[in-house]
Amino acid sequence: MSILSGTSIHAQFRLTRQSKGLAPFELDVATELPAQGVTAIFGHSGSGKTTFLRCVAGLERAQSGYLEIEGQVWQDAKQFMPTHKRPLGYVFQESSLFEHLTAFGNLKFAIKRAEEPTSSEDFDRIVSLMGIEPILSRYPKQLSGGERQRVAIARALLIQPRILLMDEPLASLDNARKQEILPYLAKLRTSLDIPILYVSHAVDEIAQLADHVMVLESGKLVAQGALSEVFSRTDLRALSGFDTGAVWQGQVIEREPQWHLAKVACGASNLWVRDVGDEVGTKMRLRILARDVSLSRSEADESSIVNRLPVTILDITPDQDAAMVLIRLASAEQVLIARLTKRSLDTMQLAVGQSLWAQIKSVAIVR
Ligand SMILES: Nc1ncnc2c1ncn2[C@@H]1O[C@H](COP(=O)(O)OP(=O)(O)OP(=O)(O)O)[C@@H](O)[C@H]1O
Repeated sequence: MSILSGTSIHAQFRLTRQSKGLAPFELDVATELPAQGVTAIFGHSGSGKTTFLRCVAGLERAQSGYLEIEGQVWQDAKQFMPTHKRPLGYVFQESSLFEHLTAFGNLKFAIKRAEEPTSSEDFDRIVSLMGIEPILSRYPKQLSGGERQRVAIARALLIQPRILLMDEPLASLDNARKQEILPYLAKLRTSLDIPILYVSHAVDEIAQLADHVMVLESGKLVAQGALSEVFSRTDLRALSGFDTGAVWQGQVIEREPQWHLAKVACGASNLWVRDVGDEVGTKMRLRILARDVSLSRSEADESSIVNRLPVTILDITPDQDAAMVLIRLASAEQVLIARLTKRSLDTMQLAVGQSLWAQIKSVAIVR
């Protein structure tokens, strides 16, 4: 996919790190990213995600680097714009709020840093986007982890950045706090017109928030593309395992209140999901984990599973677990992944090109 020049982020960094007693690390990435929506930077621990983000921020200086954000060059062979001059917001794993200032005081501090004066409308919009009106007078120690992060995000936005960088903003939160803050992050995706680079190694977070994904392995870019495209691959080490699964985009087309079910059209395929109150017409993302997909030769009418789709085998890849395989399936124009035992593969004599029925045990709505 080629992105129009001036509306994208061009980043090229080569950085070698040699620390005493540690194996050397090299980041070697050259990429062009869309300057809109959320780009997730995904990979195992130590793959270089934070290093890449720090290079974008100018907190780390690559030995060789080029960075252009929507036509503005921040780094090339001749110049290196220092971090404080880069119009960016940075949200860290642990919110770095000033403890002696209230949430409001922390926000005011950011406003002073903004190049352009922040209008009261902008202030109100950001405060309301993050839902922090009721807590503005509190000090950081009086806030929960999730609330602190929401204030930290608001603070990052108030400097009116051209790009928002987030480094595992949910990593220090427990699951309940994480679930509480995720809807706010999802709102950011739809309400902001600046690009967000979002570092995470949590597949569920990325499935929910990202539009675009870049995958790093040992400092190298091994895959990049639209979320559903990258998540439909089975050849990426970072994505294979228990959480492997396709992400489909869909729209509610029917509801059956009696059974608490909603029918979601994903391209030419329809899936029944739990009705969580979304109106007909609501767009949503569905995550179909490979372990929830099984295969049969016939439609298996007697099965209790409501979601059955005709599919064709695209390819078969060994899983990290020696007993399992990952099978990519074409379902109309979309890709589904099934995780089966090698034994079933052998018993059913499955091969590329065969037509089968996929039975989907469970579909998660990730919105
Ligand atoms: N300050 C440092 N000094 C020496 N080595 C470092 C330093 N910071 C990171 N590294 C090493 O550089 C490599 C890349 O680290 P980086 O933090 O970018 O990875 P990551 O993908 O963000 O990992 P994680 O998910 O664990 O945060 C790792 O091997 C790490 O051990």
